[in-house]
Amino acid sequence: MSKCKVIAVANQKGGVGKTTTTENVAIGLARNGKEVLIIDFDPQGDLTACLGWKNNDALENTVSTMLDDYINDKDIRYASLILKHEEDVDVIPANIELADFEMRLVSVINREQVLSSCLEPLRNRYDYILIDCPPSLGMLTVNALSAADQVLIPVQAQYLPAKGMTKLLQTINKVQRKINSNLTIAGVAITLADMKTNLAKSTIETIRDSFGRNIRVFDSVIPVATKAGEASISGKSIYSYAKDSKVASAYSLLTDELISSGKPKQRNDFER
Ligand SMILES: Nc1ncnc2c1ncn2[C@@H]1O[C@H](COP(=O)(O)OP(=O)(O)OP(=O)(O)O)[C@@H](O)[C@H]1O
Ligand SMILES: [Mg+2]
Repeated sequence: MSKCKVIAVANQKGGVGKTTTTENVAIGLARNGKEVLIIDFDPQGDLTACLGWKNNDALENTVSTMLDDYINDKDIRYASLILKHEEDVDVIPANIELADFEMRLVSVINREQVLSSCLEPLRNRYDYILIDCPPSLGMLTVNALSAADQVLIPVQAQYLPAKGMTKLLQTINKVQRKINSNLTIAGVAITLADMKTNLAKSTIETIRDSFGRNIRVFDSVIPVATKAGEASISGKSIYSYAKDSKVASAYSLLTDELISSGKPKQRNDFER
């Protein structure tokens, strides 16, 4: 078995912090000495832009090239796809060309598993591969979940997410049953929390009460912070843009929690 952990960052609700979380957790893992690959799997190409490739429509080789090569039985030229970010992470970028992916898959056998097949040869090169999903539960997200060992779910602390979560958990469950029995939920990361408001406090409490029994809800809560958006615009992680900020500490703690979640639990019950 490979040591690599593939993590899909998914939530079909838009603007909950998927891309920002993918970027900062990935670079957080790299800062912990891990070999990390980030895959932008959203035709909006936000992650690619946040990492500094603003003019991503001009990129010749993207995740879309990789999928096309696989679909057309060509050799995938990984070396020409992978970009290097200055903060020690590798990136497979995306742009609008990914938008008609579903159409291109129509006649493909095992179309839910195209991404998974493309990533197989990369698993022995990295400790972690993070996939930033688009805000939908369509074929892109299903491909990401099929390729993943774990799913990380960012949930914003600004409204009650119960309804959207049910649909997401149903999709995860379906993928687990039919395609990828290996998939587990890494946990829920609470994002965009404005702790000055009662709404944020009560939403966080509700999330912990309603999901916490079955799903891990990470202790680290990502606060609303203008610096988070500014860091993305600057093409840097929050650690190099504003290393002493609360939001940098929160992402650093979330990264630690994610790393330790992979370790075997202590079996104190044996000692009783
Ligand atoms: N902690 C934060 N504080 C303030 N703004 C944030 C924070 N995290 C993210 N943002 C901003 O909120 C917006 C949405 O964040 P992001 O793009 O990460 O969400 P997303 O879930 O990836 O969105 P989409 O569904 O469109 O892909 C962006 O403008 C981002 O810069
Ligand atoms: Mg996004």
